[in-house]
Order: sequence, then structure tokens, then C-alpha cells
Amino acid sequence: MRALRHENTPPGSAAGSAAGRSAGSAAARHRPGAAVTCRDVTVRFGDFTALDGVTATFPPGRVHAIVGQNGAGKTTFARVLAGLVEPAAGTVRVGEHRLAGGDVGESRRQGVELVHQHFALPADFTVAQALELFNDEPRPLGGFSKARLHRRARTLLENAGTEVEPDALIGRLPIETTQAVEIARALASGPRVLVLDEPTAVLPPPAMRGLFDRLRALAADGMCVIVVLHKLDEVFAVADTAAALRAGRLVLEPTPIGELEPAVLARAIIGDASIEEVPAVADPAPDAPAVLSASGLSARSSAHDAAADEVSLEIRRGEIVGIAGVEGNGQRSLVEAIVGVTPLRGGSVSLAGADVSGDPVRHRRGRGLRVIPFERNVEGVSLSSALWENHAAMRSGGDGLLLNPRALREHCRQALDRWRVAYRTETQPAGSLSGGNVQKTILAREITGDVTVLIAAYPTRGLDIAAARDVRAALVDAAASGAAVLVVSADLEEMFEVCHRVLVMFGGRVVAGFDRPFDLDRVGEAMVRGEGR
Ligand SMILES: Nc1ncnc2c1ncn2[C@@H]1O[C@H](COP(=O)(O)OP(=O)(O)OP(=O)(O)O)[C@@H](O)[C@H]1O
Repeated sequence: MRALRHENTPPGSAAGSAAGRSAGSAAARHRPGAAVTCRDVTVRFGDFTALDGVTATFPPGRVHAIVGQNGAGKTTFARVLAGLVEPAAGTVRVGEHRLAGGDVGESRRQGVELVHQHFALPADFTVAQALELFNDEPRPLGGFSKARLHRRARTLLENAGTEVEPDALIGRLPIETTQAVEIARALASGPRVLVLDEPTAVLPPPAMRGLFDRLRALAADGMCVIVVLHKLDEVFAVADTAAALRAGRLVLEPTPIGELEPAVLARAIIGDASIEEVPAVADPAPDAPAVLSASGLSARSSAHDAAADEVSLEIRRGEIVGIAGVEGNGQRSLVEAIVGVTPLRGGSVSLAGADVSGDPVRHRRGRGLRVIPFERNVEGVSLSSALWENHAAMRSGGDGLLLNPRALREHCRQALDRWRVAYRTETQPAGSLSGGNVQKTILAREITGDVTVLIAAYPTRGLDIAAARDVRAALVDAAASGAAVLVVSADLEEMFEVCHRVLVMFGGRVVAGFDRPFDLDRVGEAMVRGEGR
């Protein structure tokens, strides 16, 4: 879902390609931060209330965390500030200015910039072009030269603390660099208020520390930084205050972090619900056969990723194997080749003893292969289709459920309820769910009793504490029921909790393998150095 509105002529066109200021002036155009004051902000989608009378003040010069479960209203709140959603009632002020609401241009003029949960820069733009999006400053006739645009881009990127070639295509960048460009773009206009919606969801730990340093530096410079986060340790690592939303209501107003205990914050997020421990993962039977094998697998590179290069691995019945690695080191290319959406360049893939190297996706699914894909909004669901249609769409793999719409809808409802998806009716489009709930609909469809091989790419990305726990428990449960499970994740702690073994990918190859008990430093070093078996 692209939420950004492209208000300018496209960069690269004669009129749009010119920046109306020098490379240096963008950095110099610093505006003092402003407080954001919300009073009784209420947002409705039809008869559903997504934000309910939110009243809060976010002073400048601080990093403010907003937390809450999936569907609590965090993204909606961020989008209100950015002018993408118009409140039904209430007021938002940026400094002294009262926003009319629902007007991106107005929010931007008042110095509010939003970095979206799902990146919004066009994949086929170069970095330099992407940085010109929304640059509405006056420009001379004929525009500036490419060299000048590149100079400006370099300055903006440097200010955002990243190095990337202005000529690089957005779609080819590693995901953390894409995010850095998004932030550079947001900072280009010298905002007073920077809002980031779940910026850590895509980042490996070192990049996360870099992001936090940058946000702290922006706040120290006077900016009001509002950041949506899920993990408590991240909140305590970066924020000055934390506020919590639950079911659209502000249940904890922005509170200095020094006055908050993690348990209090967790309670504000989940309310009365309890979170059980993830059951311990049992060892696979000694004679358990391999149900997923890849032998010398090579496949072409995929978006944001390196090509998988002669990867060999085996996962046995009941075994959970993690693939660790900085994103972009071939994990995606490997998964796409196993699933069958990318043809093999070399090697083979077997499922339950049968060579499926040339088989279409549908046949592999028919053998019990289930997948939680990398990009849920593109690969996992059709956002414009109803929940029950999405649920039914992938069921043609031979699981025997007849094409009876009523039965499919009932089946969908049961699965969504089991996963505690916050939805109103199975006929609503998937695009009307919150990001975390979209992920849960995919889990509800893919983690079922008939799985023989489950591939889970970043399965807890964007999920709240309770849902992330449910996913980890479901992975352990799937293995206990006899599935072979492959987990790709940037979250090493999560992997260490559920996996029997962890392989590290670097430059498209598996460069190291580790057994329990895992050593964080050794795995981390292998991820960065590309060696360490
Ligand atoms: N355009 C829309 N139409 C209908 N309902 C919507 C729309 N956008 C959001 N909602 C609903 O509003 C509620 C809040 O959604 P929001 O995306 O703000 O949650 P969130 O706290 O950001 O969740 P997550 O952590 O999963 O991203 C959800 O129940 C969602 O289904």
C-alpha cells in the first residue's frame, strides 16, 4: 500500500529534477522543533473507532515512543500527524499551528515528516531521484545538472548518517539502506517533527544501534521525534518518554522513561491478558528423516538481496533450523528457490524425499510446504481481497477442502479467531487490517496441521509481544507435530529460543553453522565477517 502522495512532478523530468537549493543549504535549513499537542483526537473508519479521544503532548527535543498491540491505533496516530488520515473529532497542534487535518501538504509545511512502516519510495527510482520527492522549493528554469543533484543527495545522505551511491536503484538496496534513504528523504526539508512507524522492524542489531544514535542526535538538536516501537528493550534504549495505546485509547500518556518499569509498560500494552512462556523445543527423534534438503542450490539474486550460491542444507522431521545473516546476504534468494518462485541455476531441492527442483509452487504446496513470506503486503496477501478469499486463495494445494464459500468462510473465521486477529468480518479487505494483523492472517493460513515443511521469513516482524510469543510457540508446535521448520530472522534471541541449529549466510553462501547452546558473539561475528564455522 503506497501511502505517500506524490505531489511534485516526477524527479528526473526537466521540471522535477532540479533542486531549488544548493547541496549545502538543505543541511543548513534547520527549524527549531515544535511540540505536538493532541486533544481528544478521534478517528473512525466507518462505524469502527480506531482512535478514541487521544489527548497527549509531545514536547520538542525528545524521543517519544508509542507502543501498543497490533491494531491498537499506532499507525493511525502517525498518519493523523502526517495528514494522511483526517480525525472525525479533536485537534492536533504543531507548535502554535492548529492542523486542519487530513492534508499532507499542510502537515509537511508545518514540518511534520513520516517514515512509513512499509517503505514508500519507488523501487525503480535512483537514490538521488527518490531524495527529490516532495522537494517543492522553487527551482530555476531548465533545472540543475545531474552532478549538482548528486552533490545534494550526498549531503542529505551524509546528514542522515549513511553512505550510498546516488545512482543506485532503490529496489536494489539492502533493506536497511532503503530505510536510511527514507529517513534522509524525510530529513531533507528540515522537519520539526519526525514520526517513524516501526523503523526497527527491518533492522539487524548493529543498524538498529546506528538508527537510535541518529534519533537521539536529532532530538538533542531540538527535534520532536515520535517513534512507534514494539519491543520494550528498544523503548528503553532510545526513548525519553513512552506512551501506550490500547484499542484506540491512550492508556499511558507520554511518561518519562525513568519513571517507568518494563513490567508497567508491558501491562499498559497488553492490559489484563497474560503471556505464557513458549514451550521448550524438544529434540527431533534420532532417526528422523530429512524432509527438506537443498544440495548445491544456486539461484539468481532477488530484490534487496544477493544470489544464493551453492547452498546445501538438510532439515529433519521435527527440527527447527534458523538462517541468520544481515539482511541481503542471499536468504531471500534461497527461500524463493526452495518455494519455487525463482528457478534454480544449479543444484536441487527435495521435499519429503522427492526431488521438486523443477516443480511449480502449487505442487510443492501440495507436498505440505507452507511459507510465511518476506514481504507480507506484496507476497503474502492481496490487500484488496476479502480476508476469507485470502485465506482460501492458497488452499488449492490439495488439502481436500471443497470449494464451498460458506465452509471456506467458516474455516477462515476459525483460523482468525484462533490467532486472535483483530478483524470485524471475514468479508473486509485485508488492506483494512493493521500491519501486525495482516501478518497474523498469513500465519493463520500457513501454520496449520498439514504442514510438512514450514518456511518462516521474519515471522514476528511487526508483531506485538503476545502475538510474537504465539508465533514462536506455533513454530515449536509445528516441529513437535513433525514438520521441518526453516526460520529466517534478524532477531537472534528469537532464533536461539526456538532453533535446534543456526546457519549463517553471508554473500549468498552458508558460511557457518552453530548448535545449541548458541553463543551470541560468535554468531554475530560470523554474520558480519562471513566466516566462523
Ligand atoms: N483504512 C482503514 N479502513 C478500515 N480500518 C482501518 C483502516 N486503517 C486502520 N484500520 C483499523 O484501525 C485499527 C488500528 O490500525 P493501526 O494500523 O493504526 O494499528 P497499529 O497499532 O499500527 O497496529 P500494528 O502494530 O499491527 O501495525 C485496526 O483495527 C485496523 O484494522
